[in-house]
Amino acid sequence: MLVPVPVLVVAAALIGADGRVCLQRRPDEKAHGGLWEFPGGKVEPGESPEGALARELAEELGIALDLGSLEPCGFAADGGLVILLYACRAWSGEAAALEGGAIGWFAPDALSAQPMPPLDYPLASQVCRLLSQGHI
Ligand SMILES: Nc1nc2c([nH]c(=O)n2[C@@H]2O[C@H](COP(=O)(O)OP(=O)(O)OP(=O)(O)O)[C@@H](O)[C@H]2O)c(=O)[nH]1
Repeated sequence: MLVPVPVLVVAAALIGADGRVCLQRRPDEKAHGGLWEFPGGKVEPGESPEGALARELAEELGIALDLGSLEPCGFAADGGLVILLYACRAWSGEAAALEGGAIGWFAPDALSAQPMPPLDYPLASQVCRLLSQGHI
């Protein structure tokens, strides 16, 4: 059976100097409104995943990622969506919620206590595990 090509989404687990991780709360009026997720968005035609991530984080948070510091961290998928998650410890600028919503910085083991879209729970567990193992 043929199925539609899934939408590709890229997202970042930004890890601050104090070890906390950034989540972004989606504006209420959007799909998944009010839920916390990793900043990022859809890869547009002609973009690389890393290029799309850099664009999204510049637009949403006003920061410039150091692309060399991105670590592939995990993926999650359902029928229509594939999310690639990268860990990142290096960027310039101060992250702020520029497109509505809010951002918060959470201890790794508190990430999955936030209300999230379903695909984000396994991603948050993966971030937590890789951080505890010193891999990211
Ligand atoms: N950035 C991001 N998106 C996620 C995560 N988890 C998850 O289910 N998504 C979903 O993946 C899609 C990301 O697309 P987007 O952020 O570019 O879409 P949007 O609805 O804000 O904007 P749009 O107006 O371009 O459609 C959204 O449906 C979002 O809820 C996540 O951790 N990070």
